[in-house]
Amino acid sequence: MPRDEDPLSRVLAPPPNETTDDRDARLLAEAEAKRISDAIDEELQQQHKAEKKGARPIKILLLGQSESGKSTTLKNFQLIHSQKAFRTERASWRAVVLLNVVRSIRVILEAIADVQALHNASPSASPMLQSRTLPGSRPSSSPSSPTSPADDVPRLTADHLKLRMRLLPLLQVEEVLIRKLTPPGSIEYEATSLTQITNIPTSLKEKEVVVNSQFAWKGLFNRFTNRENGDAESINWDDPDDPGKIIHACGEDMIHLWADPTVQKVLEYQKIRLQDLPGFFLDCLDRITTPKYIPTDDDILRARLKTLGVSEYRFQVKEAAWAPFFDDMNAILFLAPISCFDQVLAEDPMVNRLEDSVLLWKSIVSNPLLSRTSLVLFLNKTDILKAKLAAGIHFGHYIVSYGNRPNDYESTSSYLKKKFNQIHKEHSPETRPFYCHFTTVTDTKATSLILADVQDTIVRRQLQDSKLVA
Ligand SMILES: Nc1nc2c(ncn2[C@@H]2O[C@H](COP(=O)(O)OP(=O)(O)OP(=O)(O)O)[C@@H](O)[C@H]2O)c(=O)[nH]1
Ligand SMILES: [Mg+2]
Repeated sequence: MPRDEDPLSRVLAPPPNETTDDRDARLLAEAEAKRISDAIDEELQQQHKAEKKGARPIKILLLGQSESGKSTTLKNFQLIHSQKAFRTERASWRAVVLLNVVRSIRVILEAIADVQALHNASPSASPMLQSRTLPGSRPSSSPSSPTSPADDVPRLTADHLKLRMRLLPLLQVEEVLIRKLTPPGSIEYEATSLTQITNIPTSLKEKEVVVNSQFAWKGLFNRFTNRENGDAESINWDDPDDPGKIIHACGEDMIHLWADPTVQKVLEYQKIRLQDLPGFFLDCLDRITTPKYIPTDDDILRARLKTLGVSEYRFQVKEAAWAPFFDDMNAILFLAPISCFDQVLAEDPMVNRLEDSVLLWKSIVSNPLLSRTSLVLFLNKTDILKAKLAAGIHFGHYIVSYGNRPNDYESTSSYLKKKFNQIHKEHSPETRPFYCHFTTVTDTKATSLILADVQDTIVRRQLQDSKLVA
């Protein structure tokens, strides 16, 4: 092929009728491109050198279905290793807590409206009206018989309806917060705004607010702060757009709403247990609705914001000299929320959440590419499991293979541990140890001990693998 027909030379050759100015500009651009390319090479070389010296971090990949506790576990790691960074994000988490509160209130308001509609409808038509199931809540069989629909339906008074009207401004707060968390142009925004276009009221039934794990959403909330560090003094309390203002104004009403026995009956009737759902803060409204509320570490751990993308944690091994012996991906921390035995997937109401977790575990365990990766299993949300069993929800009712064994925490938890262990034993391509912990990752104290142990285990296992220790 003649030289001038070579596609590469053609692209690289200067344009045939180039002016002197064009030529200067081209040379300048080429020099700049070379400078950037050299800088990248330099950085890669530095990285390579650092890695050779043993500065390569250990990587832990966090896996598990949605709401299993991956982000919460990351927050625990952060709280242990970079407390300062964790605390500077308080202003951003404040917004998430407020969003969670408003969401819970919205669920209650919708439940009230549904029950009201049931009373207003004619008896023959009413059973159809309350077939609502929240993702995450128990699939409800129709609680009333078709012949007497309104008999056992809680009766609301005019005061309840007034209370509901007074709380409606909170829905605006929700919109403001969602808009802030998901700027236009991001996929997440499209997903959330769809409901506004179609005019269907947003609710738990629809999409959750999502942030990408790579996206620095916390930066969006600098507005609420005067200085870089988001500590208590740095929140701009005079910002007229601060959602805390309406939350404070509605504080008393929210507290009354949640404490109201009839409202509690309405929720019970609809089989909604808000206290078991993520982002539950209604039990501490008096604190959260104060004008200058700042979330505690605990609040931040309990705040719920869905993440899109990979959750990964990196840490530096203390004995840096060992580090070069570690593989690229060192461990997988798998979270199975064992409290979800009575829930279905948000994306597919036909699938039980616990079953989904078990299947996911099986696919990870049996993956030949991961046969030499350390797997650590967290059977998480043990506190919610205990609460559900105590509230009389029957494990065996949903997990049929459990039969009629005792409906207590000891039996159910050890049954589940055995199940996960059995899968691990039968489906691992090579034998490997089964590391399993019962966790409540919202409990930072207990979790910090477990995470220290996990890090130890991973490092030890890797060293054993590299035959560096016996
Ligand atoms: N009570 C209780 N709540 C928990 C526990 N673990 C996580 N949560 C809460 O459950 C919610 C979901 O946890 P996340 O860490 O956001 O779950 P995730 O796995 O990151 O979920 P995605 O981002 O959707 O994939 C949050 O509100 C947490 O505070 C637990 O052990 N007990
Ligand atoms: Mg997450």
